[in-house]
Amino acid sequence: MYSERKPIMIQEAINLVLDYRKYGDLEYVPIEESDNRYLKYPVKADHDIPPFDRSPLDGFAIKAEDTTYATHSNPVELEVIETVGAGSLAQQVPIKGQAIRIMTGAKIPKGTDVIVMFELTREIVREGKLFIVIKRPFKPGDNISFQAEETKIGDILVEAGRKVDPGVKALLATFGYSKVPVVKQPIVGVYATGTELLDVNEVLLPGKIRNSNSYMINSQITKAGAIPKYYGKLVDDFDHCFNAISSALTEVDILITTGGVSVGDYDFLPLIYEKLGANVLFNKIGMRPGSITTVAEYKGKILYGLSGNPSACYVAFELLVRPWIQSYLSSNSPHLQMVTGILKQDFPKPNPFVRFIRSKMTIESGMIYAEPVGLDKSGVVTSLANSNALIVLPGGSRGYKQGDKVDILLLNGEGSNTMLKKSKNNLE
Ligand SMILES: Nc1nc2c(c(=O)[nH]1)N[C@H]1C(S)=C(S)[C@@H](COP(=O)(O)OP(=O)(O)OC[C@H]3O[C@@H](n4cnc5c(N)ncnc54)[C@H](O)[C@@H]3O)O[C@H]1N2
Ligand code: MOO
Ligand SMILES: [Mg+2]
Repeated sequence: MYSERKPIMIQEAINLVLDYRKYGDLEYVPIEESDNRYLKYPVKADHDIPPFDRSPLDGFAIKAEDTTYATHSNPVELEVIETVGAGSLAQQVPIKGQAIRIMTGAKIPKGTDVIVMFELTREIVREGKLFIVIKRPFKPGDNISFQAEETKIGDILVEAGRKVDPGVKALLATFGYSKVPVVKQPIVGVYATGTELLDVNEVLLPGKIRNSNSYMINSQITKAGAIPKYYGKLVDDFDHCFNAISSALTEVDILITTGGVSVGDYDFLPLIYEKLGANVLFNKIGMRPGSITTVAEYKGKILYGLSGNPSACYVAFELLVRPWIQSYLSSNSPHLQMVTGILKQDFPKPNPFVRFIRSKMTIESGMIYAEPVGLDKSGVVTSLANSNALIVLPGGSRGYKQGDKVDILLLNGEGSNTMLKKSKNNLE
């Protein structure tokens, strides 16, 4: 029996979902496996950088006082008594008039306080001994990288909640994190529902389509930082779906289904939530696409009933599932990043609800532009491959013109809560 659904605003839907956020436990992973994981603890300097005064150049370590009166016409000659490379320590302490040949990265030898690069010296041999000629004075400390000039022991260098990227990894290695404290990834279950669905390797048959949503969602889950647990597809049979979903729920942190969530005769998700005794948070959102998105909570676990329509499914994941996963991972920027840009072509369709349009964002002469790609219908799959952004057009009756300023959600960026708050009005 058809019963009317009351739409809520997308911002309210996001808040309701995040009321059930959880925070993942700590686990240690080898540094080699830490890429794209989220830090549970901050990265703290357990030693200074540089850890000792060192040479930033290939040259000679000398005493500044030996060069006080050095000029072009009155050069000073210093005897070279030793060579030291990075990783080795000088064995001798130069006395007045002596120098040590030194390579970039080597510890500054005792008794020296200046590095002179090779290019400013000339080497001569006198009575079997090697000397360098210097034609200008130097001050103590010239060309020395001092201990702790970059970072002091105890400094916090990267906050908890940051994703491990190549730069973070360099720090982890610098400070000896052979095991990295990261947030355990949530397990996100996925079921695709629909009697019309074929596997990816099956030949098309009349009335059937290939199941693209589960591949898309698994990929979105991985990109958001969680572990997908794909259970396969379900034909539209109530008991079959109910049993499969109830059993999967015991094995995952959250469960996503696609399809079967609208008002059709074979849309069983609403009845499944009812039979489970789940608490339905909402079953309609004032947005396009994805208006039919339904979210329920059962024993503290979120069940996402995403639309079977590919674009609706995609958009609802990015707006409602991604922030839950990212919050679980302690990310400081759980939402898609929002920027303001210029609409590149007219969008004359009026929008009763806020509209998220699959779009291509470009930066041209320092300005951000976005233009819709492909057909703007919720059942469309092809536009997804060419989108890197969603243009957000607020609900209202007017269409939009080329050149209008619009909010743009970046599908490959990470945004903070403040970004989302800024856009609050537009998401209504
Ligand atoms: N009378 C009404 N009909 C519909 C309404 C409505 O409000 N009143 N809402 C429409 C909207 S909006 C959407 S969105 C869809 C949502 O449908 P369901 O979530 O119930 O999904 P299905 O009916 O199972 O399938 C819809 C569509 O998507 C295709 N599909 C399903 N699963 C997959 C998959 N894994 N991969 C690719 N494509 C998939 C399916 O074949 C259908 O074409 O309902 C409208 N109807
Ligand atoms: O949920 Mo449907 O996608 O509104 O188009
Ligand atoms: Mg349906």
